[in-house]
Amino acid sequence: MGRTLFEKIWDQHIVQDLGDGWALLHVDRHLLHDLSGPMAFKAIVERGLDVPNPELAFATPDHAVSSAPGRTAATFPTGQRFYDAMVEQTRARGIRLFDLGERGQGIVHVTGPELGLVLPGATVVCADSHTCTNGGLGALAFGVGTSECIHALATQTLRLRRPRTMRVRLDGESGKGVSPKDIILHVIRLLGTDGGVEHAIEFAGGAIEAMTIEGRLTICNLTVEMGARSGLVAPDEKTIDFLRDKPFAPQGEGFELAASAWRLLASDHDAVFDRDVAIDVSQVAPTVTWGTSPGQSIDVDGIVPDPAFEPDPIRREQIVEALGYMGIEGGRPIAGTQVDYVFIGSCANSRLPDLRAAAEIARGRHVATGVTAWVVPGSVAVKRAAEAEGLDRIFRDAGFAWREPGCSMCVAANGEIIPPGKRAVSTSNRNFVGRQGPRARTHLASPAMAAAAAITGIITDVRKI
Ligand SMILES: CC(C)[C@@](O)(CC(=O)O)C(=O)O
Ligand code: SF4
Repeated sequence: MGRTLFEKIWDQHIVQDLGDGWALLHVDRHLLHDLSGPMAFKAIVERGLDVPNPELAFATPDHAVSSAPGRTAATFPTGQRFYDAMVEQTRARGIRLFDLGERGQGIVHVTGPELGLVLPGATVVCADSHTCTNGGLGALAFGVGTSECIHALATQTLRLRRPRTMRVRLDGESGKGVSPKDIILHVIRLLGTDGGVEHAIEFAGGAIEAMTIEGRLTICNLTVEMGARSGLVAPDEKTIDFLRDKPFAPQGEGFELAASAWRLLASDHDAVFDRDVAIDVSQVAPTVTWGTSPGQSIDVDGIVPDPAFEPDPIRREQIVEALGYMGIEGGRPIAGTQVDYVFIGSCANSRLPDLRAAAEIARGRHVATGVTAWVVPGSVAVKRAAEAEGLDRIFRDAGFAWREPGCSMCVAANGEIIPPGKRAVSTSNRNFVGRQGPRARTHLASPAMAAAAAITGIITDVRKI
């Protein structure tokens, strides 16, 4: 019987089979950021451990740094100690740090792919649950905890239990105004936030093949929001073209050699997945969350669930609780809900195509009175490319703030919060209680939908703006 793409990459990386589904796997790339990296380094120092392969580790500050124009590490004083620890430890260990202001700095799951650090068939880890993003390039990428991060730094291996395999085939043509973010939110609504637990998910099908690499990265970014640790897309010519000019990808002859190996990375036609799901993306509409979980979403022209019509008492209670926190009523349209903030950013949606989609809506219009709208590019490279084509000018003229790369309001680890009780449309990936600040109310949506909300001041169907 054939093997899936996941099984091929997993098998290629087994250093030691530990039995009962457990194995010691080689870690090809270790990405580090300023929140989780310093914790691991502290333990490495305290335990007197070495880092034998610093050349396979790469670091960047992203969570605890301000996104204010002209920012330095000191702009957000609380974050300074994370930054200092990262600078000190990466220097001491000979680990490449992409520092503030230099190309290569940004949200770790944006910079990894754009630097060519993440390659098809590679294993990639980071102490961050959104490491699954990197699977969009055909890597086997997964988030790890601090102890696993320490293990990977000290041994370049990880002890992992082999997950089951799942394929989500996305076929059909996306409709007007529908982006990869709408598609993945739709998938999570259909399969549930536990739909991928203990599975590695391969996304395949015509809609994936038609998607940009950035779109595939968005799809894989939210794999963890359906309970899976890894999402991946088989590499194709788009993947190869995306990687061709990247600084840390193989160069020249070596690139063509690597590309010929990458072309072989695909699930066998007779491979059998533990679970195989097909979804028609032509049924997907521009989507927005109404509740406090990425799975609580509806079509933007849909009606917020009314708990009175929910037969299951547990689900009914969940709906009541979510509506209470979000301050909205069940049984009413989500469109037209008043918005206070709009955040366009995060490792889900802050790459150049995302900013282009938002700028398309913002062009020649203006942010509604009373709305605060931010655009936070995912990396220095994205920011510079966006500025080279004048996207920053479009946003500034429309009244959006144009900021410096980082996680920013996604999780507000740098103090950039949505104030208590205020309502935000956000292009990030989590709308949990308090995610963007105490009592902040988050509606997840695509960049175009977020821009439409900024312009109208209400949750708006981007197909009608
Ligand atoms: C580290 C944390 C803030 C994180 O970036 C990733 C995580 O959950 O590990 C997030 O988005 O929640
Ligand atoms: S952008 Fe948001 S989701 Fe992504 S790593 Fe940063 S905090 Fe986590």
